[in-house]
Amino acid sequence: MAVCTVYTAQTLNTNCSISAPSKTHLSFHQKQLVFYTTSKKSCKRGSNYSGSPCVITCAAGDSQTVVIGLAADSGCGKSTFMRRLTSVFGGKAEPPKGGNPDSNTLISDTTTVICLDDYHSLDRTGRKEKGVTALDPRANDFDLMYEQVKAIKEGIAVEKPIYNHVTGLLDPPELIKPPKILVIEGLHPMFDPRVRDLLDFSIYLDISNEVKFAWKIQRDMAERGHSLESIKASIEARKPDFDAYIDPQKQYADAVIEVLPTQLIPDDNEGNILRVKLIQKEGVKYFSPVYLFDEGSTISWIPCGRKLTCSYPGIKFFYGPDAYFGHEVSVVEMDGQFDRLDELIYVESHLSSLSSKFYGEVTQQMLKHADFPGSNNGTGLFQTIIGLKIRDLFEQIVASKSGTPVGAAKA
Ligand SMILES: Nc1ncnc2c1ncn2[C@@H]1O[C@H](COP(=O)(O)OP(=O)(O)OP(=O)(O)O)[C@@H](O)[C@H]1O
Ligand SMILES: O=C(CO)[C@H](O)[C@H](O)COP(=O)(O)O
Repeated sequence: MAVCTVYTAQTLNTNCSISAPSKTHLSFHQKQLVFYTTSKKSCKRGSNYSGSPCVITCAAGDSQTVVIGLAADSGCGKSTFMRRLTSVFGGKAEPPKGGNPDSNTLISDTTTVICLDDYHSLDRTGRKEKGVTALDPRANDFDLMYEQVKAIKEGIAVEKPIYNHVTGLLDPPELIKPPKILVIEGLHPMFDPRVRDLLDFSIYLDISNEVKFAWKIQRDMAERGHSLESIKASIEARKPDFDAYIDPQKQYADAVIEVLPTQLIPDDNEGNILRVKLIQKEGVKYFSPVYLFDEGSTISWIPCGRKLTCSYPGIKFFYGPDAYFGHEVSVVEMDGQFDRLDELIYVESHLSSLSSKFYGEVTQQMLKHADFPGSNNGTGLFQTIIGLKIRDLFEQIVASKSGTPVGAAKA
């Protein structure tokens, strides 16, 4: 069955039926657009028309969209992660063609990444007037977020609002057609239980305050000309709401990438060398955690030596089981950074359950994006691995629906 798009004035696709009036018309219309009957098979949108409200029922598309949630505070590496993820699927991610130049959406052959900032219900002035931050649930429309993500997952296109970060205003909506993989990234993908239930896999980027501060300085001071004081003030102003509404979402994530200062240099406060933990929930459907050497064991490993060049302070890996918010998890940890990225193949050869399609795929991906932030440390390594895991999960879900076995040769 074809996918129906029901948000523009149009003659409806034959897979859609309409009737009017009714109280139960598709609720995801209500906030944005109201449809009115003009004839039995056609609807026009707008509030001036005197006809009756429509109920539009559409058959779902053939293949269901796989939905991935990526949560993190602003400036914590979501865009970088997204670039690594879309690269695993090949093709280039670009804003919708011919659309709003300030759109936050990125579309590639397989993936569509939408930014949940687009569900801000209060614009910049509105938040200022009400004295709330963008992290506060009162500044966001979770009903619309749920209804639209659900519609896309069911194969129905939606007209999603756009929050314009340049002007601070809510722009006219853009059409989002159901992709193979929808990534919802932003502050609150796991906040609302209804949205959370729609996720096939979820990731939380947990950047410690020290590291967040160092990255903010690097970007906002060096690249955007902000003062040290204003960066400190902005982090402090966001902190109560971050602690109340954003941080608690990590308990729901299937994978958490936690970024901490190194332990290899005592009392390091530079934030250049990082200790990165990949916390992987056990028992998640279509997801088998990556492990080092021997599954289920506890291992501490210093790979530096003949096969891996390390300058001070070196590199240390750890792998073992743990508990995280009451869940059984497997943790792989890397502290330190690579001197020579091509030698990563040595580390890759000791990691198992990578869901790579060929030996060396992780190293190849890392070398391909050597210029991305974090490519020489655990942030880039674990983001790349989670990218491969999402591809594997997607392929398994597709195979389970079509009844065919997954073709990928897994390393
Ligand atoms: N792994 C990393 N290592 C070092 N710096 C990083 C890393 N990831 C991100 N950064 C720094 O943080 C900045 C923000 O990264 P990115 O744009 O990916 O984050 P974001 O969460 O999408 O931000 P925003 O929500 O504000 O758009 C980068 O410009 C870089 O300075
Ligand atoms: O936390 C954020 C997510 O990116 C932003 O601060 C929020 O979306 C508000 O944006 P702006 O500062 O451009 O008004």
